[in-house]
Amino acid sequence: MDKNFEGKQFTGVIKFTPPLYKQRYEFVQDLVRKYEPKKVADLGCADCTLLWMLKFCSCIEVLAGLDICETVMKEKMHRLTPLPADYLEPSERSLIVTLHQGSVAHKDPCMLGFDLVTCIELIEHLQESELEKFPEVVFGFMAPNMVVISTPNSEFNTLLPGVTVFRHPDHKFEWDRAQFQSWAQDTAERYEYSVEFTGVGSPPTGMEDVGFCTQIGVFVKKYPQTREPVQREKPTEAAYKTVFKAVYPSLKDEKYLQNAVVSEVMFRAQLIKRSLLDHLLSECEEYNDDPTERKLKLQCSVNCFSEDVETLAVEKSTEPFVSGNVIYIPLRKIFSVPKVNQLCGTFEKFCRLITGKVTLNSDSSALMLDTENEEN
Ligand SMILES: C[S@@+](CC[C@H](N)C(=O)[O-])C[C@H]1O[C@@H](n2cnc3c(N)ncnc32)[C@H](O)[C@@H]1O
Ligand SMILES: [Mg+2]
Repeated sequence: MDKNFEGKQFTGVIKFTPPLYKQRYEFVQDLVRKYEPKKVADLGCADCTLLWMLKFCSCIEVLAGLDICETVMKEKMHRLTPLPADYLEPSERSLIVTLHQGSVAHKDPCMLGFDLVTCIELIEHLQESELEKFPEVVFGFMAPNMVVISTPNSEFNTLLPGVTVFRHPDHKFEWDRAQFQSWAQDTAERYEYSVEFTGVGSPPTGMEDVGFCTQIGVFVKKYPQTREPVQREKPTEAAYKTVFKAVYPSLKDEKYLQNAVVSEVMFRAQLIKRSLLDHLLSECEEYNDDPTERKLKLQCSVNCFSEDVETLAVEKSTEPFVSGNVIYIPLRKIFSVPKVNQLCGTFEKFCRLITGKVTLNSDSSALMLDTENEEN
């Protein structure tokens, strides 16, 4: 892979900082931050480094990679697997990452519905027959709102020592700016996109005429559809092989939301219980130094409500209280905790999520906790 290079020209050493491949990835990352696409596909994703960087962009909910070479994709694809921290604290957003083995010369329905498609240093690796099919697959079939294509600018090659024909032995061609721009303009016109040109890897002072080392075309669909496009010649048969799929834990998934809510509720309930018992204990301590007697006093204090007034007490009070060996914490009290409130949205949803997961009193208005082992 032609990731980074350092070259010498007659006036000195060309060293890109950050390395050129990083500048390309950062260019894409900046675009993502600016336009906030939800679904991004990287074609010719190789070892998935760009996909790995993009998974940290919180706007993205679907990430897909495609490469003709399964081996290169598998090299580091473990980096796309959710981490233990993702399970411990599931994120608000949902994220699904998939990797497919296949060619950009073939259409597959799994590539439909994307907002942004990136093709970084891909097209110069395509055979002539593949390059011919590429525009119809990407712009005609996938038809995302935005496409980014980067490729070497051959005019820069004179500044790169040792480059006689192409920068990389697998390159099938390298275009100068006029060639790339002419191909890109034709493609954009045919599929109703506009295109703007830029690049990364600035030339040294005094050599600005050669342009950027990497030339980039950013294509934007002229008439973005607000609803599903009319199905014209959309194959339903898969042409790619899915080699990886990761569904990240998300609070949008009720299972993870319920876990998060119940953990937060139990944590808050324990804090409330602790503070209530501490309060009762401190009252007992005021009168007595003897631990055995203190325990008895506490027993007496916690019995301050009889069982039959329990329901009435919960209804009237939003404050926790003790009856017998049980602490009652009104659900309204727990729901008023900002994090619980924010996770659940409504009191009804909160009740639904905790029902069956925590112990509630007979009319489900309060959470019940045992005072056992807490007397001391
Ligand atoms: C130079 S690498 C670029 C990798 C990556 N995009 C980056 O910028 O680091 C080109 C990649 O395109 C892949 N490729 C070549 N022909 C392809 C095709 N027809 N369909 C899909 N991927 C292809 C190669 O396997 C290789 O991983
Ligand atoms: Mg290349």
